[in-house]
Amino acid sequence: MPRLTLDDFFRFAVPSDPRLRPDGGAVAYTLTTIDRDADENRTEVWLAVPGEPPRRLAKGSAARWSPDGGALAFLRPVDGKPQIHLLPMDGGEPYALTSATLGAGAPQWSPDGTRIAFSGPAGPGGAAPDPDAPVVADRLEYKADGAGLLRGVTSHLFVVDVATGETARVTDGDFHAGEPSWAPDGTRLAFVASMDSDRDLETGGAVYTVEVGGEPERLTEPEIICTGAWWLGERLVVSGLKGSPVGHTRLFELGPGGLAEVETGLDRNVMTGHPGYPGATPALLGDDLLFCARDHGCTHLYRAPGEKLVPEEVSVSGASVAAGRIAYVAATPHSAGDVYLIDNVKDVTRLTDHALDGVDLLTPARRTFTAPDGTQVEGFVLRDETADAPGPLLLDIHGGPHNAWAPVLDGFHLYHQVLAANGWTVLALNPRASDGYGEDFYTAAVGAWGVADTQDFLAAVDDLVADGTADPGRLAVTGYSYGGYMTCWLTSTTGRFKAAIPGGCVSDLTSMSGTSDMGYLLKTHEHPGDLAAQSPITHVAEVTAPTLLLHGEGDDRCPVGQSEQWFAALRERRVPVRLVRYPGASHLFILNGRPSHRYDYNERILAWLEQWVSGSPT
Ligand SMILES: CSCC[C@H](NC=O)C(=O)N[C@@H](Cc1ccccc1)C(=O)O
Repeated sequence: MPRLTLDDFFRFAVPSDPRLRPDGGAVAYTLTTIDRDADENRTEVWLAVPGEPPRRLAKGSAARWSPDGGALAFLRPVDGKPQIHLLPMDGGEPYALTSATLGAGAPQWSPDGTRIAFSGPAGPGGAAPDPDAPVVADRLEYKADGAGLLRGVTSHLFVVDVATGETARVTDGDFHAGEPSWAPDGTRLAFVASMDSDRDLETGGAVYTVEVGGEPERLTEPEIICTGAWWLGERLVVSGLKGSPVGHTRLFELGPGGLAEVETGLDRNVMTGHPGYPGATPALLGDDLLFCARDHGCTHLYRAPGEKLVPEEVSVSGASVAAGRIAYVAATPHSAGDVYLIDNVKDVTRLTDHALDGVDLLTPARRTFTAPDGTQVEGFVLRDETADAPGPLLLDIHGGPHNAWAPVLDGFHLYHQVLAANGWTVLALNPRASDGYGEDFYTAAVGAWGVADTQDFLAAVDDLVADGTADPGRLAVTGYSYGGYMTCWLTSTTGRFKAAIPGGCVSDLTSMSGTSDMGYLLKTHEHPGDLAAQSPITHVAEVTAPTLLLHGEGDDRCPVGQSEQWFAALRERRVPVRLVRYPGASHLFILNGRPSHRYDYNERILAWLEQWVSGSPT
């Protein structure tokens, strides 16, 4: 069987957001594929029934079952804006229920199935903002990566009547309301918001409830920074952080005495699921709480306290519970995602087969390395084990810095498999600050970016050179976001890398702190140290590695100026450098941007490595 090639990029089909029908007999999910001709990502709602081949139901995403299982509500764009549609399951065509000016968010059925709540964008005075009007900012939160300049648009709650399509606005005001969750009696909605006038300078999110036609009532105190709230039966479960915004997300339950932490039995970060960060919203199985947490790179499904339900190497990216069954989506070393069903807590059945066919994939090997200070760090080594001589090595550095590599396939880093099939070794290391190794490890580089973790990368590379895996004359480094920062940092502090590819990088923490949508958080909590000393740009005179900079022009998290600064500094020093700018692309474009941009990103990495590193052994 052939190895994976870059053109397999267009064949990936990745499921997400599984939703069990209330009787537990079928799973609706979103399948994301690529429309190469339109240069678009395509989402469809699919249905998996045990014992039957999965089938496509409709164009759209975010499908949710009505409480009686007779209909699906889902999102489908109309004139470029997502609107809630209904699909009757007894036949019939889907039809639009909402016509929200700026679009709707994921549908949430009321317990009696007569109404659907959603959080959606609301313009000033209910109108769409004028894109040509001056943009006025009084707070730091005037832009957000992906959305761009907010121009006074806030997220608010709405409720639509399923029978009439009549839509009522539930919240209003100068704040953003998060995803709503219905109280079990259908009288009110819980949501997370920060309503403080200084919310851009203080971290905080509190849980509120609101009745249609009423005023929001705050339920939680500032000690916990709330990030999500879900009514699971009569229990109001909350995700949040204790005190600092840099640390593990935990689960709490709201009781008469306020928020009480749920005993997960783990020193692990709870993952509720965000782009680039797998996980699932918490759910109840009987009286037991199910949740996702990261462990040694993998994102697992747990039953509190601490029982891992799927022990293999997986990244769970969605789960739901009904009729005593659990549906989940997981990536594995050989699949970017499939839908699974768990019966009786232990019998696991795979319901779909969306893995690439006809491709022989290499399997990442878990390895542990010891840094000079004795800290153990883990990584995944991808290599064709039939290769015997020391070969070129690519060190790939993840972002966050609190993300983590998992030993599973994804549809973004195709260059890993392509390189390994061509004699390279790819090292995906989880250095200190990575997620999945406890909270002390997670916070071990706070205020010490580069300083704390450089030794981890170099120790791992040294080991791979010492054991004959890597040729010390053919080392290269890449990474995205924080990984781009670290790529610049490593090439400005060591001359060992023969080529460097920082993506969506950070080169100057000082300018970052005033231009990133998370710059203030960076300065106050993630890096409350000497920004200039810890900035790669301060040390740029030491760089010799030919450098390829890849950056989205619409990146508001790590603005493109970060690459521009590095580009100009290398060019004036006559270090070989190329800057590639992706028009309109946000920080997350390598995950969800234009397919042609994502393909190009992979292709250019391979070409740069071929140009500057491949070739004969040293
Ligand atoms: C507490 S750090 C939050 C930043 C955020 N984390 C999740 O991904 C993030 O976007 N990190 C960037 C790097 C960065 C860190 C801090 C401020 C701006 C950017 C990344 O993805 O690496």
